[in-house]
Parts: sequence; C-alpha cells; structure tokens
Amino acid sequence: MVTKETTATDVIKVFIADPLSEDGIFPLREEKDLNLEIIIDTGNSQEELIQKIKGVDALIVRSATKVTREVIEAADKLKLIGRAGVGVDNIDLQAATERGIIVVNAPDGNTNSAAEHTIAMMTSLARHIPQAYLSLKNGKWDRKSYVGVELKNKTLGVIGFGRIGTEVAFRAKGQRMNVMAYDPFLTEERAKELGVTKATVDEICKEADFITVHTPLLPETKNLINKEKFALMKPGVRIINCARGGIINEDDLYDAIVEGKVAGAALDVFVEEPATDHKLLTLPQVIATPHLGASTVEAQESVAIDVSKDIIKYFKTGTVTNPVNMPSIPKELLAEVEPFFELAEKLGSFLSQVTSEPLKEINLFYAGEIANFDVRPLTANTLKGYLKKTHGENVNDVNARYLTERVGVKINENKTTTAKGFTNLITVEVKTANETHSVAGTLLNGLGARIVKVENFVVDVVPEGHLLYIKNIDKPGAIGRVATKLAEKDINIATMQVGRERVGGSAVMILAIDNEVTSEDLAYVATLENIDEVKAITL
Ligand SMILES: NC(=O)c1ccc[n+]([C@@H]2O[C@H](COP(=O)([O-])OP(=O)(O)OC[C@H]3O[C@@H](n4cnc5c(N)ncnc54)[C@H](O)[C@@H]3O)[C@@H](O)[C@H]2O)c1
Ligand SMILES: O=C(O)[C@H](O)COP(=O)(O)O
Repeated sequence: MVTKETTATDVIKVFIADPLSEDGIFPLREEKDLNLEIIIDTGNSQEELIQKIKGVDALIVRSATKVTREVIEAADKLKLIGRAGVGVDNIDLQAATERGIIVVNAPDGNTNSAAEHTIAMMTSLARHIPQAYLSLKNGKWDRKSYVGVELKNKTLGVIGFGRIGTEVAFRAKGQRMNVMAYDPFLTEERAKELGVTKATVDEICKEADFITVHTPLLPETKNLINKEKFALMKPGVRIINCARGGIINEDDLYDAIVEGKVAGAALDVFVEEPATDHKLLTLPQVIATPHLGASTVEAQESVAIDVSKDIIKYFKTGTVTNPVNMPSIPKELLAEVEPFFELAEKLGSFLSQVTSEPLKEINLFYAGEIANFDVRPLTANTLKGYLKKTHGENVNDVNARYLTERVGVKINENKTTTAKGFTNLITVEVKTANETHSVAGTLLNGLGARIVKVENFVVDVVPEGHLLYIKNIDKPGAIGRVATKLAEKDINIATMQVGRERVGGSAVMILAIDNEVTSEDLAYVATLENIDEVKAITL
C-alpha cells in the first residue's frame, strides 16, 4: 500500500515503512512549524527499500522492516530512524551510529500490551484454549482431550525482569502464582519489594512450572534456553516466549516437547518471521500467535505518538527523548574528552566482568586536568562499558545513564585537580550488596591507555585483549604454578603484572594472554594452592 501526503513544501521526508496507528501519527500530521512530507509505504522488499530510502530524512519502522547496513548506506539524507516499539534488533545500530543517524524507540508504549499477551498465552497454554477452539470449530465436542492445569500455586519463572517482565510478574501474582525472577540488575531488595523470589536461570529451570522470557535478543541472550537448560527443568514444564525468537533455541525446544519433557509452549515470536511453515507449529503442544504482543489499539497509538513526537523534537531542537544510539556533545568539549572515551568504557567493562552481583552504586573520580571539563560524557562511556554485558548494542553513551538510574543504581561523580602524579586519572568504584571493586586508568603521553590500579594494587596494564585477573596470597611459587598450569592448557602469557598489599598478604596477578580461556581452564587454575579467585576479562 502506498499513500503520499504533503503537509507543506517538500522539506523533511518522513517514510513510514511498517503499518502504524493512524491516530498515533497525528503529531506529524498536525505539525505546522516543520515542512513534513509523510510517506506511508509498507511491505517493501530490501531492494525496494534501498531504492526508496534515497532522499528520506526520517524512517519509521516496526519489527517487520529490516533496517540493514545496506539500507543505511543507501540513505543519503537519513538523520533519524524511529522504531515504533521496543526491540531494535531489526536495525543495524552500528551502521546507523557510524553514519551519525540517531535511532529512537518507544520503550514504554507497549509494555502493558506485551505483558497482557504473555498472560493470555500462559492461560491459553494451561487450558488448551486454541486447541479446544479448533476442535469445536471442526464439529467435535471433545472434553476429555483438553483437561488443563491451574495457574494458582504454580511457580512462574521470569527471565529478564525489565519493564515487561515486571508487569508479567504483577499479573501472575494476581493469578496467585509464585514468581521467581532472574535479571542481572535485580537486587534482593527490589525482588522483596515486588514480592518475587530472586533466582538464577538454573534455579528457575529446576523449580518453575511455567517459564517466560523477557530479555532483548543479544549475543548473551541468544539460545539462553537450550538443551542444557531443558535438561534441568521439571517434566511437564510449560514455556512462553513473547520476547524474541532465538532467546529459546527452537530445535532444542522441539526436541524437549517431542521427548515429553516440556508439556507445551506458547510462542509469539520466531527466529525467522513470518513463520508460517515452522516445525514447532506442527506440534499439537505448541500454541502460537504471529508476533502480536504489541498489537493493540492502545499500544500502537502510544508507540506511534512517542516516535512522532521524537521526530518533531529532533528536527526542531536536535535532541530526542528516547535515544538508542548517538551522543550529542558540543564540539569544544568533545575535543577535550573524546581521547578518554575508550579508556572510560574499558574501565566500566573491566568492572562489569569482575562484579558478580547487581550494581547498587557507582562512584567516579576524575582527577587532574580532566576535572576542569564537563565529565558527563566520560561517565556515560564508563556506564556504557559496564552495561554492554547485559544490554549489548542497546546501550550507548546517550542512554547509559538512564538505563543505570532506571534500576535504582546511584551514580556519583567526583572531581579533583590533583592526580597523584598523573596528568589525568579516572578511578571507578562499583558497589553491590556484598562487593566493592575499583579500577583506575590514565592516558600516558605517547603510550596510550593504561590501567594503573586494580582494587588497592598498583599495576601497569594495557587495557585490551584477553586478561586473567587472579587474586592470590603472596606466597613463593604462586606465580610459577599459575604459569605452569596455563602452559599445560596451551595458553600463552603475553605479559604479567603482579601487585601485593604487603609481603605474605593479599596479592593480584594480571596476565595478558593470547587466547580466550574456557570456564574449565579458569576452574583448573582456581584449584591451585594460595589462589583465591580467577576471572577472565576481555577488553
Ligand atoms: N512480542 C512482542 O510484540 C514484544 C513487545 C514488546 C517487547 N518485546 C520484546 O521484549 C523485550 C523486553 O522488553 P522490555 O520493554 O521489558 O525491555 P527492558 O529493557 O525493560 O527489559 C529487558 C531486561 O532484560 C534484562 N537482561 C539483559 N540481559 C539479560 C540476561 N542475559 N538474562 C536475563 N535478563 C537479561 C535487562 O537487564 C532488562 O532488565 C524487548 O527487547 C523486545 O524484544 C516483544
Ligand atoms: O519490540 C517490540 O516492541 C515488539 O516486538 C513489537 O513489534 P511490532 O512493532 O512489530 O509489533
């Protein structure tokens, strides 16, 4: 379908590539100060979109249109991509960022609808409603085949406890279910406040009667539920996926259903969509909808309004409300702080890999010349580095602070012009319920970035590649034993840094190694005498 309207002279072309709520785009239609040309042209192939994107200033999509690197590179005027919904896995964010194209989404507009759909799917699954409906439509009055199970007193495991996961939990509690939840950002206090049990993914797999996933699709969440996880589950478990195809491995789910381990699955999303000819759909235990989680009048109106408003705001002020990528820093400030961006991100990333509990507080200490400037872009980069592990490409220097504060983490920035002998020093400290970790880094003239302190130990480490972070007791032979063990595993040590509090006291080793280590390798090194902790870090 193609319709074309012009509100004034042809100046700003807004191309709507997926079906949107007409009521939701009224801010665009009613905009008087900007000269908007609204083009509604849905159902394009990649090739067609590559042709049509030329001359477009703003593109709006839902999940169906794939905004690939090819589309982005074919765009000659594109300044903004609006996702009328949450998931941005259909947009090549890296390509957009590289081209300076801001991507916005509508993170709050469809939360209720997605949560309600999840509950509807869970209830339908428990009571075989779609199967019984089909049977009755086919003229059968079959009551025996469709005996269901109650939700009351059953345990629901929620994996991914963000906006939708939390709303699903509220509703499940209304059904008098017990809720277990896992999210890397879920603290004990918040879980208590919301009346859910904080658990690991494995605990959920072992104990839950129903399991629902609500994470974004990221490298870390792809195949999160797989053969190994199904093996842990109780026989008769029921699975729901209203988040993204691929979080649950489809082949492993198929096998688990055929083997009788999983009693049924309710799926709104698939790895490949449209999924009209999918092997999971051949199983009577599987009920499905064609990605309808956000398909309500209310959600569609809300997400389209949010994206429309952000387009107008961007073309009027250069700022947006819901950025997914792209920083916007004055040129003069950028020149001062940009050299520290990579270091800041790596300090954050380092800490995310040594911390094993949800973050409560992050303290940033900017010392030396850098303290004379607005350090917020550096904080954003540090937070981005910390959050990358859980948010992947969905976090950037624009939204990192928002994402951190949204889960109740306190961010404290401190400045001092003295830097302990360095021209500049950035120290980052993170606190969880039981842990405190810190790392400090600097830029050495002509030598680049260095980590100069880890916890209380002075070191000199180039922050790149694969590192092994080992806490040990300062006893003779510890270093030699670690080196020998690694050699046995064919792991080559490029450099090694050691630090200690005092003779015979706590010490650290930081080894740069040539290859990535497996968890078995780590466990192997950890068995050595006088070794307290071994962590692999990739920067
Ligand atoms: N079916 C639909 O129509 C529909 C509608 C809306 C959203 N969605 C999907 O649902 C997803 C979640 O939406 P939301 O609004 O709740 O997003 P959100 O960002 O509020 O929540 C996602 C949560 O996942 C957590 N997470 C990240 N990595 C994790 C991991 N490895 N294990 C466990 N948790 C992890 C994050 O910490 C975050 O709290 C979206 O990314 C989108 O893909 C689908
Ligand atoms: O991520 C989302 O917001 C949902 O998957 C909705 O997708 P849709 O806009 O294609 O309905």
